[in-house]
Amino acid sequence: MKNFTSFADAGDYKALLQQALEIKANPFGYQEVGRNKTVGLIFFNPSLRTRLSSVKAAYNLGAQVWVLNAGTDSWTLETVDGAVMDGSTQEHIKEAIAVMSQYCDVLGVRTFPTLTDREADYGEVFFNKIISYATVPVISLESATLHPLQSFADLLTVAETKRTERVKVVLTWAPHVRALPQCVPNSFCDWFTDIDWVDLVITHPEGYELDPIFTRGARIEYDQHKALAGADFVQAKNWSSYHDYGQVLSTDPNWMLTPAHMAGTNDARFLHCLPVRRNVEVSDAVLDSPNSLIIQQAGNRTFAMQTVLHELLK
Ligand SMILES: NCCC[C@H](NC(=O)CCC(=O)O)C(=O)O
Ligand SMILES: NC(=O)OP(=O)(O)O
Repeated sequence: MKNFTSFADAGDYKALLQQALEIKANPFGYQEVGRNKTVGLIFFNPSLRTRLSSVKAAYNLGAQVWVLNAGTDSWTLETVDGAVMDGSTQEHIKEAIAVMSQYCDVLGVRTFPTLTDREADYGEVFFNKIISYATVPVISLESATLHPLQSFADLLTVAETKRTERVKVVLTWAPHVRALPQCVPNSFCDWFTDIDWVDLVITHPEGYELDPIFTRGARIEYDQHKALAGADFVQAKNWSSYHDYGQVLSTDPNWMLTPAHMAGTNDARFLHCLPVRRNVEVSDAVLDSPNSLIIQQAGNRTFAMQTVLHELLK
């Protein structure tokens, strides 16, 4: 593994998943790998889970860790090549990333999409620029189009809680008050379409089709109740339109996940990456039900990150 930005970077996912299960069972058993190593984390956007689980993962591995919130903790960073920096930006990422690379052995980076320039977002122009300026391996802490650590944690959660050999996993769109990135659903599809024991079904209102590069022929069912029938796992998430880029096409409250939606499933376990807008995306009754895995899922973020750090530092 050179960098960790997508399912493809995971390589042999079965081996990586096995490693994650072993690390979870023995979290402090790999501290030689992190000894005298430093993990750097830079956030261009807010975070709770990714930030804290990454710090915990580094500690578990015996590594040191620093965190920088770009712009608020540091100089305001310029990202445009060739910019005449006579405005509010004070330092170019070209120097900043190269300098930070000297202070760590692996660099985690969080960026979000513009949701206005699809070509730049889906070309991962900003993230790829960071990779090109970095002189250490780079881990995506969520980029413009993907959130691989989240999906790896989702896979770990499904793998450790599934009750049958094969499972039906449903990704359902949920309403929201803002236009959100497609990273989490793209990434969920990127990871779950190729798992041989998963039947993935995606459900959303028309117009919310994701980039087929990530859905790769997964079944799309526009009738949410039909999609949910017999599901073993349900992951809910809002996203804005990919085709009508960054637009909110629906706020239909009927898509909010409630016990009535869950009634047709196979007593499905419930997943959400968090943060979640309660009683907009998902009702309290689903989030707080015994079938809700959201806290365990967030807990697994530590082991996803620790496994990736282990791969890159060993
Ligand atoms: N990192 C996990 C999700 C991050 C982001 N959610 C958000 O921005 C929610 C913000 C709000 O609820 O206003 C997303 O959907 O990609
Ligand atoms: N799920 C997730 O990535 O959460 P944060 O945005 O809080 O890191």
